[in-house]
Amino acid sequence: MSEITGSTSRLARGCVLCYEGAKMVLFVTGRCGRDCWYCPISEKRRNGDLVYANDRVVTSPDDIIEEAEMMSALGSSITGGEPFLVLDVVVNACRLLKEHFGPDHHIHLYTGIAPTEKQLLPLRGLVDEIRLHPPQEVWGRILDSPYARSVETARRLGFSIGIEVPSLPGIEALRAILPDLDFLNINELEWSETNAEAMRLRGLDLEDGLHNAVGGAAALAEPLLDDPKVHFCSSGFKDSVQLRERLRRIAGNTARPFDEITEDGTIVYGLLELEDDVLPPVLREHIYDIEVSGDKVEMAWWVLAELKDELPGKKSVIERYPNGGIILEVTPL
Ligand SMILES: C[S@@+](CC[C@H](N)C(=O)[O-])C[C@H]1O[C@@H](n2cnc3c(N)ncnc32)[C@H](O)[C@@H]1O
Ligand code: SF4
Repeated sequence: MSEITGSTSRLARGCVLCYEGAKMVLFVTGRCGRDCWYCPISEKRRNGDLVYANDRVVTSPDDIIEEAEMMSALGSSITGGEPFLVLDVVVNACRLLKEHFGPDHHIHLYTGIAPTEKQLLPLRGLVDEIRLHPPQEVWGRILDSPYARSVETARRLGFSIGIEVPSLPGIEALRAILPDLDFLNINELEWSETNAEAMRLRGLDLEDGLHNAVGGAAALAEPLLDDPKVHFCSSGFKDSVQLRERLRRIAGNTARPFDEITEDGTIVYGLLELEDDVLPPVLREHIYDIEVSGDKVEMAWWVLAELKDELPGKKSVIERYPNGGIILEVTPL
């Protein structure tokens, strides 16, 4: 199955920007009134009230703007938990982003509830696209559910409106509501630390050792893919395209002159750990581009490799996510 299938002409605008890695993910609360057995939210975030912009906790409007600027974001996605539980946080964040980046900064919002007109009105002019996630139990009677009324209300208020759900048994029933939607996005069901137990209980397993995709989940979406409003987003696509493109944007904005940016958007540099904070003569004499912090000296990995025998201390090549992100690999030199 291809990464995103269905006709690209109808691909939601939010998806187009996500494809380019240009969407900042704003996680507004870990609280949620639902308890989906497959919920992938980490223990760390679940039920908490911290706000995250991508992977970073943010505590002020400046933090949010800084994160968006760092990745040259062209849009944001609002998620959680349940964003409607903190509607004021959502309204303030969207207003901030639209005022700072202009009205073209595209914002889509995920929700597990069926929002009413009263709940949707404050988001008018701030959120462009709404993605409803009706519970699996209501898929079979979707047209008689409150979600169908939300679709109608959202459309009347001028939002782009779609449904986004994981690929689970019974998904074919959503065909009934397709004529009323702008799009139906199906996420390949993903395995996470927090839903692993529930997956095992249902006899589900990982598709392969590479991604978090659940075996057999992709095939469930297949019968709906003849409709151009339907798009399938694979787990592999999220890892390989969406994440890589976002990292590349961040790396392009934040890498130091001596950092090498990889194809995957990670950065590679050399780390010298000295026994004291006296800079070795060869580093003082030459005009190498270095960054010194106490007994640690960072430089281009190839400079460190070249000077290896002239330098005291521990030497390694570091690969990590950009902008001080997690370290992926440490290779001793
Ligand atoms: C984690 S939810 C958070 C926002 C909101 N509570 C909701 O459910 O839409 C964001 C998206 O992830 C999808 N999702 C939830 N569990 C998933 C899983 N195990 N695998 C893939 N997608 C999942 C949902 O359908 C939703 O579109
Ligand atoms: S509605 Fe969303 S956040 Fe809430 S439990 Fe379900 S998947 Fe998790």
